[in-house]
Amino acid sequence: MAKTVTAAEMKERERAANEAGLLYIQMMENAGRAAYAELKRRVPALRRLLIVAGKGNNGGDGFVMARVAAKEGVQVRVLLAEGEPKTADAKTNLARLAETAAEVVRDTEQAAFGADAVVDALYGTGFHGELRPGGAAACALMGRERERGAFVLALDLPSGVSADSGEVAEGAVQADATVTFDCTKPLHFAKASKPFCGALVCADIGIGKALGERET
Ligand SMILES: NC(=O)C1=CN([C@@H]2O[C@H](COP(=O)(O)OP(=O)(O)OC[C@H]3O[C@@H](n4cnc5c(N)ncnc54)[C@H](O)[C@@H]3O)[C@@H](O)[C@H]2O)[C@@H](O)CC1
Ligand SMILES: [K+]
Repeated sequence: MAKTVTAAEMKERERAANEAGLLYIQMMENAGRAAYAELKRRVPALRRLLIVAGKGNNGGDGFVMARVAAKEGVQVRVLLAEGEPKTADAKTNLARLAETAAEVVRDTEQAAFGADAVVDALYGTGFHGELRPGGAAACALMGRERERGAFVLALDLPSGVSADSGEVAEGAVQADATVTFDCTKPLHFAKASKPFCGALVCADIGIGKALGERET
């Protein structure tokens, strides 16, 4: 069983792993690849994939997934729901999408394209409080896509949920599955937020090994 840590404890594990030589950008690569492998297990006939990305590192994980999927021949559309990414590693991974046929769009209302699966890469552990109008619109889009039959996979946690308190903002994403990274977070087990996660998977992204922890 993976252990459960707060958002601050997770940040500290990432910092220590980075210092030990597992660079942040490699952790993001491992996270995106692990999430894509899980998505393929759940949606084996994946042909069209919509990635809804925010401006932080959760979005960066989504850009890695977009690249890997597009290179496998999946038709990929990436929605920059909050405009251009703000973190260095997310920027790098958005730039790398130019290597692929993935399409990047900026208008939430124009993003739907009949995807088989939607990846919620809007907010991860950095989210607190209530959804603002742009975030709420992106969450509503994911809700409509799920109603239509698309499989919704959340990265780390469903957007609109606060990692430590498990508080669920109005309009938060309902996921079919959530892939979290390295350790689970309190929201995955809190009474109010657990139902929003769907099936929970905790993916190894190399941090335990980098920190010299015994493998379980
Ligand atoms: N730090 C790392 O090296 C790694 C981080 N990873 C991913 O990065 C995520 C954390 O990334 P970040 O800390 O960049 O943040 P997030 O990508 O979780 O959040 C995005 C942004 O939302 C903003 N925000 C907070 N509350 C908001 C609200 N109510 N309305 C609108 N915006 C709001 C935050 O200021 C932040 O800039 C993790 O959940 C995980 O998915 C993974 O890539 C693994 C490695
Ligand atoms: K998310």
